[in-house]
Amino acid sequence: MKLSGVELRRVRMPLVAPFRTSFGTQSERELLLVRAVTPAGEGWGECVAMEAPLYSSEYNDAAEHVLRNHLIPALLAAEDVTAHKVTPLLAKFKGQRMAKGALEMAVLDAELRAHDRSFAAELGSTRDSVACGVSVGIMDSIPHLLDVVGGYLDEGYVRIKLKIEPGWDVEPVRRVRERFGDDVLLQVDANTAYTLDDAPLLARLDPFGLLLIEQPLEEEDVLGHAELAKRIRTPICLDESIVSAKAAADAIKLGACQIVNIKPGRVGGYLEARRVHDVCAAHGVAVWCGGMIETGLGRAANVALASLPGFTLPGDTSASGRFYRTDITEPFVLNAGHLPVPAGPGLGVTPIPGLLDEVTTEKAWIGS
Ligand SMILES: CSCC[C@@H](NC(=O)CCC(=O)O)C(=O)O
Ligand SMILES: [Mg+2]
Repeated sequence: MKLSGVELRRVRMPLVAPFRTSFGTQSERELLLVRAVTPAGEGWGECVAMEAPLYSSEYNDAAEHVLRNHLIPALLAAEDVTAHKVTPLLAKFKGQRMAKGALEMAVLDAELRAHDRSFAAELGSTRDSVACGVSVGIMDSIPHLLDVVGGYLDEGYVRIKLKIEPGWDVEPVRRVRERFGDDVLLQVDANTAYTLDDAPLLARLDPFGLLLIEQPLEEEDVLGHAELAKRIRTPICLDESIVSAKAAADAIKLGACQIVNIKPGRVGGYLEARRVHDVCAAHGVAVWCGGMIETGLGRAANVALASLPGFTLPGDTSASGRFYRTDITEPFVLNAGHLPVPAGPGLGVTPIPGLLDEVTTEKAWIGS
């Protein structure tokens, strides 16, 4: 099917509270939305890049530029664009996985809506709801952290993830364990903040029965993670390092990770995310769905992905209210620690026009 055109929207949404990680603090989420228009209908995609290249090398201005000047023109020139053809059609362009993933997501949404088929059905969902974890930022004090964690547990979240960095690691974990006990599912995420020299420090987390430690070392340091895995007992989960199904297979074979955080935008789209799931399943490696502070559009697709059989650990698929007072779609609301898997065609949700316009800062149409 010929692609008629693509609308790019830059949106800016305030967060309910500042979110601090080892690479910075953000109080709002600026992101790029993609609306693909085809003769059969339209679909939505969400680019998960951040405002600056702090989580990974991609960032919004670059994603917008590469979409406008390279990726969208390549699809407009193609005679037949289907979701499964997007990656091959864009393969000549190096990297740009988040930008490519947003475009593929929009084409996939358009295609599935036209066929009255849900993301969940297309991806291979086996559940109609998913257990949800929540990501807790670095706080200004331990008492504040304990209040926030207690609040999320009261809301019903089934797993707590604490952001850590040198100087905020063993003590917060110890105090959360002390206050909430050993049965709470607890994990940490370093966002590459440590080096192999920190192995003795990271080994001090071993007594706390963490589910995993996420991405302690640099994205490229796969062998470093394999060495670290020999020096600590806590299972290592990779996030930033896993940019494709091949990267996942290599990391697993090298012993660099025992668990994988799957983020569709980081690997170039939901179809590659399913391939990462399949590779991990083939190696007996558990996966869970990571988050990039998505709007209800990306959240809907992530919840669908998280309902595949290999997603055996609670993901960062929290409710809309974790980050946003008002989402641009009907909000995702936690029910007994779970979110329902959208069953409608495509994403199963669409932006609410008035709410979307309120947070839109720029709009551009590329196409006929
Ligand atoms: C701005 S933080 C984005 C990356 C981070 N994501 C989260 O901590 C979860 C955020 C969410 O729940 O969407 C991660 O490295 O896993
Ligand atoms: Mg992470």
